[in-house]
Amino acid sequence: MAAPALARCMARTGVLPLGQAWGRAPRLPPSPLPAQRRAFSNNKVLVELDESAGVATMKFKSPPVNSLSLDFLTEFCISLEKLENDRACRGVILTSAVPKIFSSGLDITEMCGKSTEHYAEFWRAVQEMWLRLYSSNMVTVAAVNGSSPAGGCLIALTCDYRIMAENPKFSIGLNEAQLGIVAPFWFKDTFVNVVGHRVAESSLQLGSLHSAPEAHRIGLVDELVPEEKLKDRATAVMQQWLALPDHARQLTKTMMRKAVLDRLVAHREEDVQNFISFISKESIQKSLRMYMEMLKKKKS
Ligand SMILES: CCCCCCCCC/C=C/C(=O)SCCNC(=O)CCNC(=O)[C@H](O)C(C)(C)COP(=O)(O)OP(=O)(O)OC[C@H]1O[C@@H](n2cnc3c(N)ncnc32)[C@H](O)[C@@H]1OP(=O)(O)O
Repeated sequence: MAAPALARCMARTGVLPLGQAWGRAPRLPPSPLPAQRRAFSNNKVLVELDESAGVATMKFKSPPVNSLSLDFLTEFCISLEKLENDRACRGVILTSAVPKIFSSGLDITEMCGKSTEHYAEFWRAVQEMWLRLYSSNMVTVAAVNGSSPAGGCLIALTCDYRIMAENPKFSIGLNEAQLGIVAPFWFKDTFVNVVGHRVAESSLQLGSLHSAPEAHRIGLVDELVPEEKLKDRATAVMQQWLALPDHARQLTKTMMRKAVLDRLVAHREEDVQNFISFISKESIQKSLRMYMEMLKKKKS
């Protein structure tokens, strides 16, 4: 589906057509043409595609903190869809163009004082982002070059491989409990698939944000590298993953992730309704407002 039609569909329903995420043709190695770079950009996501390598870099550029607003999520899904349908692209590196922040997670203002319709549209966009990324046929590498709480951590967890800048000031984790909210089951499933049940259980209950070294120790990220080497290392890892035949890697990925993906697909509307009734509670709204105030006070 072309990007404008896709955008219209998302604007109307808040959802990308599901068929788009499943049963794609296997991607082929790029043709041996001269090296070519292409870039496309919308307001919040910049994409550069190196056709000779078959690798795109997707940079989040939504200052101050790359929060995952409805606009960001829509642009993210459209960009990913474009790459998914581009036979010249076999892998994507996700990183941030905002210094010190990978992503601050879901935009809290989208979950405060809005209508039921807005919550439904927002939550469908969050689901869509995860469904598309977790089921992507491309190799996905997160180059985590800054802090990455909650939804930001989810993006990294959803990739095939995570490399983080070894800056002890950067933290990552599913800290929802600290906000007085709960990570939904598919955030939890994705986390468990990366770090195992025991680590996920305590980390989720405590809403822990792990420093980069600790995140590496518990397996939340696969590697730490000095910040200036992050890009090169992500490129090297990508080459290593792309050296394998696509079909074998893709089928293996599907086998590993299918049960978790199917669970959300089967309960998608129920999950939207759960989100709406949870987030609409006055006590939850109060917790979120207090958290936002705390963020502002921290500044002054
Ligand atoms: C049953 C179950 C059903 C389901 C139940 C519901 C499930 C919901 C799941 C939720 C998932 C989430 O991702 S919830 C989101 C969790 N995210 C977080 O906790 C991150 C909070 N932010 C931070 O910790 C920090 O901002 C951090 C990212 C480290 C950057 O620190 P800095 O000092 O560089 O910047 P700050 O000064 O703090 O922030 C700059 C500005 O950005 C704003 N800002 C920061 N993070 C923001 C955010 N996520 N959304 C909106 N705005 C944000 C701040 O308020 C400031 O606004 P101004 O003062 O106006 O400039």
